[in-house]
Amino acid sequence: MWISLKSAIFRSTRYYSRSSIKGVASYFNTTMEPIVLVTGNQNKLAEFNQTIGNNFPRKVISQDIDLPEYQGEPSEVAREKCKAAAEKVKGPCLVEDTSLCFNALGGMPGPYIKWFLAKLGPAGLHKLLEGFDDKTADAVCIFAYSSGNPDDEIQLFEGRTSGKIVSPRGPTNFGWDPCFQPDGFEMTYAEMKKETKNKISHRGKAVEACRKYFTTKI
Ligand SMILES: O=c1nc[nH]c2c1ncn2[C@H]1C[C@H](O)[C@@H](COP(=O)(O)OP(=O)(O)OP(=O)(O)O)O1
Ligand SMILES: [Mg+2]
Repeated sequence: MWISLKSAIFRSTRYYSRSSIKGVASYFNTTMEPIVLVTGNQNKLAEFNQTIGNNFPRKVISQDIDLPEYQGEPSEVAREKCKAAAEKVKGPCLVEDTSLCFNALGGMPGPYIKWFLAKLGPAGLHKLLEGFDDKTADAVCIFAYSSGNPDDEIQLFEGRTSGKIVSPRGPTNFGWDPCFQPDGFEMTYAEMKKETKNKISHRGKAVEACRKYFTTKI
């Protein structure tokens, strides 16, 4: 009891002195446990960092842990992945799972796009739709956040961008970017400047939803 009382006093003193200098948000910013973004994909991490900028109320660090590739609806995949990450990190963590859903194929490959891409490449993904008039597809990114406490609900943040699957154009350094052309653009994701992709992309939108949650929560 005495120890917890003492630490409460200590905390409130720190709170007071910090908040008087920098404001409440920066108190949380500097003293709450950082959120660990778990991903094995450096391109995802780079886009996350470019999008999140400095205007986010929590410190985010990253860890490259190989998480299982789950099956199911995209939201279930993200949720399971987040639970697995929280068990490893043992604290607040964030994961994301990305799907590419072809409308002509009832939403497939969806969360299994990683394996289709690995076997077929962007050109093969385009070929897959050869027999279909409908080339439209949705790129979907779902971030899942765990506070680290297994009793807390996992929060999901989705970003979706519609477009079509085209014959690959542009640099080939990030996944299926060369064969996805978002609606309203004559360029594929791969041909765009990074800033343009981040503004309109599935990931950019999901990061914004995530930012809104943490900004209004505090
Ligand atoms: O904006 C993107 N533009 C092009 N390609 C993309 C994008 N975002 C993910 N991708 C690729 C990576 C992987 O082949 C698959 C998603 O699988 P997904 O499990 O979410 O990613 P991953 O295993 O590479 O990283 P992680 O460790 O975060 O699970 O689509
Ligand atoms: Mg993965």
